[in-house]
This record gives sequence, structure tokens and C-alpha cells, in this order.
Amino acid sequence: MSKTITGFSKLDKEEKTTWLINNFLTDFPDSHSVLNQYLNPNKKLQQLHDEFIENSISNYYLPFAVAPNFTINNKAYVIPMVIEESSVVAAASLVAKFWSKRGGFKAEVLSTTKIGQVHFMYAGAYLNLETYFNSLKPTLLKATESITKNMRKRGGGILDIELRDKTSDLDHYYQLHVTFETKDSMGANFINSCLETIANTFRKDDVEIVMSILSNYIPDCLVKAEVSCDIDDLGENGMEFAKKFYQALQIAQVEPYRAVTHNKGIMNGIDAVVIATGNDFRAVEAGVHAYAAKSGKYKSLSQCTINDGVFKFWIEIPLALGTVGGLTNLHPLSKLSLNLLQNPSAKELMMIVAVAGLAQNFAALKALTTTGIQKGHMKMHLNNILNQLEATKDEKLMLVNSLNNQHITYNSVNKALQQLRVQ
Ligand SMILES: CC(C)(COP(=O)([O-])OP(=O)([O-])OC[C@H]1O[C@@H](n2cnc3c(N)ncnc32)[C@H](O)[C@@H]1OP(=O)([O-])[O-])[C@@H](O)C(=O)NCCC(=O)NCCSC(=O)C[C@@](C)(O)CC(=O)[O-]
Ligand SMILES: NC(=O)C1=CN([C@@H]2O[C@H](COP(=O)(O)OP(=O)(O)OC[C@H]3O[C@@H](n4cnc5c(N)ncnc54)[C@H](O)[C@@H]3O)[C@@H](O)[C@H]2O)C=CC1
Repeated sequence: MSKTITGFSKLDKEEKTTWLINNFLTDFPDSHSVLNQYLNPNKKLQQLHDEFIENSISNYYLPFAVAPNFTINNKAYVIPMVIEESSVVAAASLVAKFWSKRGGFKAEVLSTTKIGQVHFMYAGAYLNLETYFNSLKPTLLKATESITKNMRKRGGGILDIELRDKTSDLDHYYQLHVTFETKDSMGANFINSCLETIANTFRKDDVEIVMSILSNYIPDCLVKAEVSCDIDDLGENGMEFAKKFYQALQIAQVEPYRAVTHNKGIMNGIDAVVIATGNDFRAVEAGVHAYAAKSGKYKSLSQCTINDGVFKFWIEIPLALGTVGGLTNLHPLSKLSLNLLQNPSAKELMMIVAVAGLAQNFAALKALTTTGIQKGHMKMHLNNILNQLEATKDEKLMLVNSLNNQHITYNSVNKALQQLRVQ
């Protein structure tokens, strides 16, 4: 039987599911009901989700959670988080409460410039190309006027177009390097539309346009978030804690194996808010990790100092986020997330997301340098293990109580459950 198909995209949802079950899921008879149980009975809402992407056959739920008690620039926030990993939301909540008693988080947007490029090949004399570009530059801007009209009214649009000679990296390779201000939108579609118009206007016989696309590397779209307090206010053994915390950061600056995990912990917070607000987490991930490697070596995104008895901990990251456009106002839960955040501008959202990353990093480093990560993480993960072991509601209640403060592993929980069942 052939397991390839022509015209799959033209089948309706039921026909797609039937074809999948008959060809790939024959040994899993409950597949149809699993897929169907995640469909929303509200037909309009289901259709909205179906139309977000192509070949949709069901919905894939992730938990929608909130972390209360954040204070950012003296304003109170409850931060929405969408993530599958246990302990992340608890950690964010714990740290929000901790820092709200120590002046809260401070955050500022350092820059908001986005970048797009027309990549092209040209084998002629550079001087001729430069003359052509300089004479055409006003026409290139004019050609995009109908696309940029509303963005310019908002104070955004194209900031500049530069001709860049990249022939030292690749024979005949040049770029039109274009900078943009996209205000409250992430700007990908706006930037790409402008670039394609610029490329078409720039086109001539001896210029071979290869592609026109925004860059997800945005080192000039930066936000900084920080916390600081007197070492004595860090709690018991404040200096000992601060020193170990500082050492953990130093290690993440010099050791890429550690830096990647360190930054993964930061992304636990960042991605969760980016997803909850309907933003593009792949774009954010790509840009943030490139920024972490900007020196040529992959390093920690956060830093820490201990000076004159003051502990300071901060993060500086590039973030391309929107509070309009994409799914932000189309997905009812993204819209609700933005409402919960009191309808921030894109700049304010950049600060909130950076704070979520910093909070997560603080929680992980605090745990790592004191109790170890497993204690808190496994305490939160216990329910997942119990669900995997198909514990009943009563068994769960008893085991959550009896295993409190114990070292939790899959095996220890399994053993405790079996013991409970023979009692
Ligand atoms: C897990 C905690 C928070 C426990 O911490 P705890 O001190 O045992 O918590 P608690 O039970 O005493 O509760 C204190 C507060 O924590 C929060 N909290 C506590 N429990 C809950 C819960 N069930 N639901 C919601 N919030 C919760 C909540 O704010 C609560 O206050 P309250 O609400 O009672 O006023 C702590 O141990 C912790 O922060 N651990 C770090 C967890 C972490 O970083 N997880 C990320 C996953 S591991 C990873 O992927 C990254 C990593 C670690 O590899 C990165 C790296 O290496 O850098
Ligand atoms: N490499 C990448 O990252 C790519 C990402 N994408 C996707 O593009 C989408 C984001 O593109 P966008 O252009 O942001 O979205 P979009 O295409 O929905 O456009 C947003 C539009 O909202 C309008 N707008 C209304 N009020 C505004 C305000 N206050 N500030 C700014 N604009 C305002 C503007 O006309 C703007 O162009 C995301 O879904 C992303 O996943 C698409 C292509 C490539």
C-alpha cells in the first residue's frame, strides 16, 4: 500500500484523519477519539484554530498559567505563561514575590531597530553599483510609500537603506541592508513586503536578486531588566549566597556547556510569555541565542555584580515582539493575556518578557547554588509522575502529603505507590 498521497491538503478534516488512521495508526485504535476529544464544540472557535495553520486535524493543548506578584518599574503585573514544564511557573511566582519585597524589577528598552536584507549577486565594478544605488535610493524609498504610509503615521517605517559589500565573505555577494521601526508590531510581514518592493525596484540586468527577507538577528532591538538590593536583604547568609550566585554567573560566561543550560533556564520564562501573548517564539529563540554568541563565543545572557555591599543582577536581550499583528489579537487567549497585562505597547511587553526571563534565571540559580534543582523541580513534577503511574485521586492526595520533603524520583514514587496499594 502506498503511504504517500496527492491532494491531502484538499481533503476535509475527517478525510485527512481517516487517511492517517488507515495508513499510519492502524495499531492505535483510539487515535480517532484522541484527536476528536481535543476539538472544540464551539464550531466558530474551532474553525478559527483550524485556519491558523494548514492541514490542521485537532488542537494541541498546553496549560495556560499565571505568575502573580510581579512589580516592574513600580507597576504590578500578573504574567501569563504557557509552558509544558513543571516548576517554571512556581519558580517565577516565588521570585516575583521575593523581589517585590526588595523594590521589584527595573526594566528599560534600549533600542527598537529591526533589520531586513535584499541579498544579491553582482559581478561588475563596485563603483558602478554604488553610483546606481545612490541615484536610485530615493526611488527605492518612494516605491514603498504605499506600504509604509500608515507605519510612518505611527512614527515608524524605513529608517535607512545601505549598500553593503560582502564580497570578502562570498564572491559577488552584496546586500541592501535596510533598517526599520515597526512600532507595536513584530514587523516581519511589513518588513518582507517592503524588501520585496525594494528588490523589484532595484532589479537590473547585471544584478541577480537572490532573496529578500527580514533578519531575526536584531542586536539593535534591545531590552534590559534588572534587580538589585543590599546583600543583607538577600536573607540569611546573604553574602555566601551572593558569592555563589556570582560564581555561577562567571562559569556561565566562560563555559559554553554551562551557558547553554543557563540560557535555557532564561528561555523557560521568555518563551512561556512569548507563547501566551501569541508572539513568534522561533524568531525570539533564534535572535536571543545569536546575541548570546555575539562575541564569537556562546555566553550567559545575564550578569551579576557585587559592589559596595550591593547585589545587582541583570539581563540584556534582543526581542522582536508585537502587541498587534500576527496571532496577538486573533487567538482569544493571546488577547486575554494582553488584557491581563493591561494592554502593553510592544516596548512594555519587551520589558515584561525580559523580566520573566531574569526571574526564571534567578530561581534556577538560587536553587542550583543552594538546595540543588531536583528538590523543587521534582516536588512540582510529582503530579506528572503520579499521573503516568495512573494513581487515583485519593492515592495522589496521600502520596503528595507523605512524599513532602523527600527526595523524589520516578522509582521512589512508584515504590511508594506500590506500597500504598498493598497496605
Ligand atoms: C519549585 C520552587 C518554586 C519551590 O519552592 P518552595 O520554596 O519549595 O515553594 P513553597 O511551597 O515554599 O512556596 C513558595 C512560593 O513559591 C511559589 N510556588 C510554590 N509552589 C507552587 C505551586 N505549586 N504553584 C504555584 N506557585 C507555587 C508560590 O509563589 C509560593 O508562594 P504562595 O503562592 O504560597 O504565596 C523552587 O524550588 C524553585 O524555584 N526551583 C527552581 C525551579 C526551576 O528553575 N525550574 C525550571 C525547570 S529546570 C530547568 O529547565 C532549567 C535549569 C535549572 O536547567 C536552568 C539552569 O540550569 O540554569
Ligand atoms: N522570519 C520571521 O520571523 C518571520 C515571521 N513571520 C510572521 O509574521 C508575523 C508578524 O508580522 P507582522 O508584520 O508584525 O504582523 P502582521 O502582518 O499581522 O502586520 C501587523 C500590522 O499591524 C498594523 N498596525 C496596527 N497598529 C499598529 C501599531 N500600533 N504599530 C505597528 N503596526 C500596527 C500594521 O499595518 C502592521 O503592518 C508573525 O506571525 C510571524 O510569525 C512571517 C515571516 C517571517
